[in-house]
Amino acid sequence: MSIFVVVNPHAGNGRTGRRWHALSDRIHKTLGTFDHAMTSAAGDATRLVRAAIERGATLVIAVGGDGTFGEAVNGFPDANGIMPECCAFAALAGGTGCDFVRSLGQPSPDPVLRIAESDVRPIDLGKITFISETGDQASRLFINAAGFGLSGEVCRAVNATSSANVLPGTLAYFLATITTVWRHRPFAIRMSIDNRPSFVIDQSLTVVANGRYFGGGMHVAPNARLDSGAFEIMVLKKTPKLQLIGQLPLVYRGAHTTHPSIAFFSGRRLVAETVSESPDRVAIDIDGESPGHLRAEFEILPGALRLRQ
Ligand SMILES: Nc1ncnc2c1ncn2[C@@H]1O[C@H](COP(=O)(O)OP(=O)(O)OP(=O)(O)O)[C@@H](O)[C@H]1O
Repeated sequence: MSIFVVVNPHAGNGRTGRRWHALSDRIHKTLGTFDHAMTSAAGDATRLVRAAIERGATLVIAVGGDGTFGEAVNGFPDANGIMPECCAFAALAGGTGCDFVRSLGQPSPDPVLRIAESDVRPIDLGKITFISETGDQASRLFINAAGFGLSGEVCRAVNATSSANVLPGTLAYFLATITTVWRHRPFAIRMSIDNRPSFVIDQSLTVVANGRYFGGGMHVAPNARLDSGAFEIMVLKKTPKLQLIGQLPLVYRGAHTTHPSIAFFSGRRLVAETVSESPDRVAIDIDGESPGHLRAEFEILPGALRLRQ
């Protein structure tokens, strides 16, 4: 096995970097020799992973948060979008939110040992095409969840403040959600799911879930499965602000599913666009980062990633 480890020392606001020495010892003792590289800026993980796969890596381990995992997975396809047949992926959590690892379930006291002992299994990836901050069309793979609206605004708030330096991830996301809700204005979105007739829905947020958790521990899509071949799409309809904040605790427990302001859909492809009376820009979010806005198209890639975990 040829192992490449990509480490985002900044993830979890520096916690990953501070723990790297001990973790690298553990990886060495459990999995043997490995090659590694540290990221120094956004986009590095994609570039480093692509180069490692071209050199023949058969296992890529990403160490960091959901943003790092997402970036690493974007290094898997070649220039033609073909995924490598013999390279597997594993994730070691060190980020602020760490929702992908939560979505995997089965927490282990020794995640490195788990990687060593587990079989490889295929999981789905999402692909999103969206409008980037420069106004160009861009596209990216995502591993855990993408979405738009309030969740995009919350990602921007969490990533722009220093609260996550001192607060646990769940609390940082919770506080950012509360403050963002006060500024937020709902919008009308035309949604087309698979080949069904499109519809317009007044809403505050849509989550396109591959994994079950997002937003730093919200059990937002309890029925989502990483290997189901479909997204679980959760829509939070237009709701008064105080009621919205009051409902937040329900989402952490996954107890919001039957609430009248929530709608669920299942689908393999979603196209979402603002209708004319909405504000121009609705922020999107991709694995905890917010690099652009609607219009966006979300597509499931069944079994695209070979996961070792
Ligand atoms: N050395 C670095 N310094 C600053 N930022 C970096 C560095 N390396 C990568 N990044 C950027 O940091 C972003 C955030 O990383 P990541 O999502 O892994 O951690 P997090 O935000 O703490 O965790 P989570 O997404 O689980 O909440 C990544 O999208 C990446 O672009």
